[in-house]
Amino acid sequence: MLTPTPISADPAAGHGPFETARLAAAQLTEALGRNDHRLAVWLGSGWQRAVDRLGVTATVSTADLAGFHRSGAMGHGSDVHSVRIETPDGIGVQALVFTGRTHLYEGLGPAAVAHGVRTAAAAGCRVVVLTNAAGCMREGWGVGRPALVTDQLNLTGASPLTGPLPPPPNDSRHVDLTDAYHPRLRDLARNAAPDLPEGVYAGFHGPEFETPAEIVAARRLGADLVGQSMVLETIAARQVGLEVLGISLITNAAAGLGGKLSAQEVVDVAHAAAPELAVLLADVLAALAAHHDLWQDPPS
Ligand SMILES: O=P(O)(O)O[C@@H]1C[C@H](O)[C@@H](CO)O1
Ligand SMILES: Nc1nc2[nH]cnc2c(=O)[nH]1
Repeated sequence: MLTPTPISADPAAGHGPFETARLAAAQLTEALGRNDHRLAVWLGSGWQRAVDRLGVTATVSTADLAGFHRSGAMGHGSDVHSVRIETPDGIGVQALVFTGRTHLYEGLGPAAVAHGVRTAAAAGCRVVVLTNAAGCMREGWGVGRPALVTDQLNLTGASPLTGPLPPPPNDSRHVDLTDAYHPRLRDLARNAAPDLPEGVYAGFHGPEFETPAEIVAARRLGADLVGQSMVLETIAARQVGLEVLGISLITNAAAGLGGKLSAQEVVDVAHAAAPELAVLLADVLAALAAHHDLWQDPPS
């Protein structure tokens, strides 16, 4: 099997990751027929039915967009929906909902993992909501329950900031990750769903699940949740100034704390939680959309 060419070294495209993102953004806005998307959402493994309560106005396949790759992950799709989030004042916010993502374990490189977020930023988005399926190390948080992410541990050994600098004004590699998961977005999400637990997400490279010893170590490092996505997307989002809200669906007790792990079980638990996830996502997006400060142009 041919090893996929990492996106940042794709001579055929002749572009760096940020140029490829700008090209994909132009293709995306043309295909969806509008350029007013200000919020982007990624659906994690098995989350696809979470769009059921959203007003989808158009859909395009990422296969038609520069730099995207058909998701190689179970429980992931390859579509991008354009969704209208209504607000009480009637102004509303237009959102992009990506039904799948590229994972680091697919071997396409960290820039490929960050490509979707960079494309959303190039399309004009200001806020990104990253959802995923995760294991849990906390007693009593309950399988099948969502949790808000307060911070992350990047245990992948990789960074999306490796490689070429982005164009100004975000041309810094040394990105501050304090409040990477912005407290005001969590406050808004909590208003919409007050009883969600909150915790630290540890991102592993994957695709294998962790050993029990790795889970003990991650717990000692302060992790409450464990998965194999999100952390590189969040770093890339912060580099280009996007605010990030992270939501994990707890699909299993982390390795060693429950039974054997399986990707099918992860997807099955997410599918069973679809009605609750659809309500949660609709309520959280409505709460974000109604918060005008998020969508105003920064003072010149
Ligand atoms: O995109 P997420 O983090 O939800 O997907 C995780 C990683 C694997 O694709 C799968 C493991 O079961 O879930
Ligand atoms: N790495 C990892 N990914 C997951 N996705 C869903 N659950 C898990 C888990 O326990 N570990």
